[in-house]
Amino acid sequence: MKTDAVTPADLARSVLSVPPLPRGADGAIHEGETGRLVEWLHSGGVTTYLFGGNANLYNMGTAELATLLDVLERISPADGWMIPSFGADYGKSCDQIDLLRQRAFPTAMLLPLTFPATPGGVATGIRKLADRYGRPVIAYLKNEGYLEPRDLAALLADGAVCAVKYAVVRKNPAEDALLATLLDAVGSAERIISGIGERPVIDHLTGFGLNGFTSGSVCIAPHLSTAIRRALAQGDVAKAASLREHFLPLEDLRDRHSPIRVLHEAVALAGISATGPMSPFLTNLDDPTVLADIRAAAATLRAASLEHGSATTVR
Ligand SMILES: N[C@@H](CC=O)C(=O)O
Repeated sequence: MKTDAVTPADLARSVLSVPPLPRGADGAIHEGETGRLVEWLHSGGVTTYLFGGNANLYNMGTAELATLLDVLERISPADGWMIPSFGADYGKSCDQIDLLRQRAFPTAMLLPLTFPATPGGVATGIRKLADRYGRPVIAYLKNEGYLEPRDLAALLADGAVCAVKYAVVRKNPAEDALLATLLDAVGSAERIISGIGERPVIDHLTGFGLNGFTSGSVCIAPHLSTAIRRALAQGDVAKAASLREHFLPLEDLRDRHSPIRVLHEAVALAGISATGPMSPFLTNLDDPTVLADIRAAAATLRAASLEHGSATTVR
């Protein structure tokens, strides 16, 4: 498991998968099924595993985070980079950082709290948390007005932040004044990653030069998502665009019915890992028509990934 400091090369090495968190019927974290999911991702060339929003860590208490950290340490592949998340509120963040400080993970991501928070307050909070941790954290910019670009630039320059997950959704991701301002303020894209899955990845990586991308649907199709990453690294935008087409039916369902909840069911319905019950404050989707659509889209996507994986070398 990676324990050394985060470099820009780490951000580009693998798609940063953002998996759901499998739980047993009793609601407890299921180590075996979480391990199966990580193994599936690894078989498709994915070595970075960011447990955050899709794992519903917003709603995870500090005691259960300790259990999750134990599980992640045990199931990590030797070449794996496990990234836990913490937060979203400041008080819980302090308690969770105290726990993380005792472990070897090189960083953790602060989940964004949009209310009650001000941009200056978030910047001060991140600085204090990184100081308390003794390590840099990953900042997650999901909404306009959460953090000012100049504050983020200062946090990066001072080593309080080692990477920014940029995830502000735009109708046209090629036009993004905030992202342009952020890049101007930081002066480099090497520590900024695209944080919204496959849909905006071409604009973010080729247009803005971001250094990697996160994805939830990579959990269904790791070989294909890895192939997109490699195509973009080689400048083959046409190939990346054609590979991305495979993801759109499932992404459309995620956008329509909730990205987190659809992904949770898709991983189970595709036979990858039994994700089980979602923890409160979320609930599993239960509309049979929606579940049938998710099953069909996930099965098609998984089959395309396997087919691609058997026809190519994934690394
Ligand atoms: N939210 C995106 C990327 C992960 O953070 C997804 O789930 O695909």
